[in-house]
Amino acid sequence: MSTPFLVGLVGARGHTGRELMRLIAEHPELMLAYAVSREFAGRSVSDIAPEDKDECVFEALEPEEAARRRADVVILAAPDGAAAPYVEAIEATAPQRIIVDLSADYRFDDKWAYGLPELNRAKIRGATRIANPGCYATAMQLALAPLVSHFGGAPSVFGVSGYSGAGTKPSPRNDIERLKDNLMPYAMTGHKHEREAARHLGKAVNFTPHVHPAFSGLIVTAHIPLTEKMSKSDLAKLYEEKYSKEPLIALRNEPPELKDGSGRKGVLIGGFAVSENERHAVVIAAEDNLLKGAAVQAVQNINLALGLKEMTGLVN
Ligand SMILES: NC(=O)C1=CN([C@@H]2O[C@H](COP(=O)(O)OP(=O)(O)OC[C@H]3O[C@@H](n4cnc5c(N)ncnc54)[C@H](OP(=O)(O)O)[C@@H]3O)[C@@H](O)[C@H]2O)C=CC1
Ligand SMILES: CC(=O)N[C@@H](CCC(=O)OP(=O)(O)O)C(=O)O
Repeated sequence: MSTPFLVGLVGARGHTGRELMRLIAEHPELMLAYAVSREFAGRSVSDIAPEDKDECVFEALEPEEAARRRADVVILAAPDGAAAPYVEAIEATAPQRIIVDLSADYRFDDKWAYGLPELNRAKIRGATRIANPGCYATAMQLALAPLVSHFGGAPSVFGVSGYSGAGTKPSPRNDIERLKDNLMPYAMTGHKHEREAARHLGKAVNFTPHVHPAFSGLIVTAHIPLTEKMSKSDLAKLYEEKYSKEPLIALRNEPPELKDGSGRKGVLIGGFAVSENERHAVVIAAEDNLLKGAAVQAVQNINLALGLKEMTGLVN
């Protein structure tokens, strides 16, 4: 048994932190070094994550304290706007330490590797600064990437996510009473994932998210105007060519449903359709916002950064 790589986790109490602790416990080469939570400080991690074998206790570590702790990797799973003090403390104390940030804070910073392995693998390999993509942005880019050179205009993407996407801090988007038998549109234009996907695809995208009463699961339906006619079989062939060797991307003809994404480690892409005049395509992608939309993708990125096989700890 090789010496495990030590992983520090900030934001361990949250929805993505919970999934990350589960994946770290299952990973043969990773060991949880510390779990930061101000609210749960003093409680055993195993109270929340019974699979934790590393006998960690939640700690309210300030950035400087966290940076002084031994770790090969630090995962930041705190809300947008919270990462910088931890990044600065690690830069000052142990700059070679790998940081994977799950927030949107560094996704527009070219000094950080954008952590979408299926589209950016070479840049993630050996990186020490990795910005993990957003959940909708992951599904949107994987649904659109094979067609990007055929865009006859900005695609329109309709997204739906379970309410865990809104985090644990109470908000209308995770108010289960308000969401009961409901579907809530928000950020009609200019959502951060619309900007994120446009930046990394290099093409404009129109996106409107909605939140759904399910806890997790995410689906995007993309409408793409085409520069030239394309048959349904040619459309499906583009996805087969791009993704057939990707272990975390499954393809199918029938349209994925939101439930197909919930609990899935990867992304299911399908429902390939073209309009009667063959100048307009529709593609659907389903994932779990907490898994491929966050924690699974973070582990893929950690594996690549550490020089491990990308699917280490992810194949059950
Ligand atoms: N939920 C999802 O589907 C996805 C979320 N993300 C992103 O991942 C990050 C975490 O999301 P999620 O797990 O849902 O969030 P949660 O709100 O569930 O958890 C975030 C945790 O961070 C801690 N925290 C809050 N503020 C700070 C701070 N200033 N410094 C350190 N820790 C802090 C809190 O724990 P405590 O107060 O106990 O310290 C809290 O539990 C966010 O940036 C989110 O945007 C990305 C992809 C998908
Ligand atoms: C339902 C819901 O609120 N979802 C969140 C997306 C979660 C996420 O991926 O956030 P980051 O991009 O900040 O990492 C949102 O739309 O803001």
